[in-house]
Amino acid sequence: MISTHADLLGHNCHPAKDALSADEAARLALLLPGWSLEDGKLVRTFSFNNYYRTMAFVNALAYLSHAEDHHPEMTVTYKNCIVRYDTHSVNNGQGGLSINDFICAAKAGLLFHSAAVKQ
Ligand SMILES: C[C@H](O)[C@H](O)[C@H]1CNC2=NC(N)=NC(=O)C2=N1
Repeated sequence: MISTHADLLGHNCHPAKDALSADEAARLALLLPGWSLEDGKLVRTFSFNNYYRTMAFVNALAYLSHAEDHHPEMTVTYKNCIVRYDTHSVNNGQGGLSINDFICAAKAGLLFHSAAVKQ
């Protein structure tokens, strides 16, 4: 049972077949400040001072995505990176939310907060 943010950070992604119920997704979203459920995806906008810092985050998140084999949609602008997580493989391939989305969202937030220089 995952009940804290630290629990999410302590997990890794595994190939997902099971979608989360709406209630379970809403409960887990409460563990992730800054993230919200929008159109069936877990979404957060990360903001930066300039394009270089935005792109550094994008690259760090790409590294995490490869390591976890779970890949968000990223919309990149000069000072923002909108990150959207969902899982294609659940609901018989129709897509939905899995625990992997919440694990990666927690780790993406940690990447953002680990910057020594303020964004
Ligand atoms: C086998 C491997 O786990 C799958 O192909 C992964 C790769 N990355 C993925 N990323 C996302 N966001 N959803 C997926 O369902 C997904 N599937």
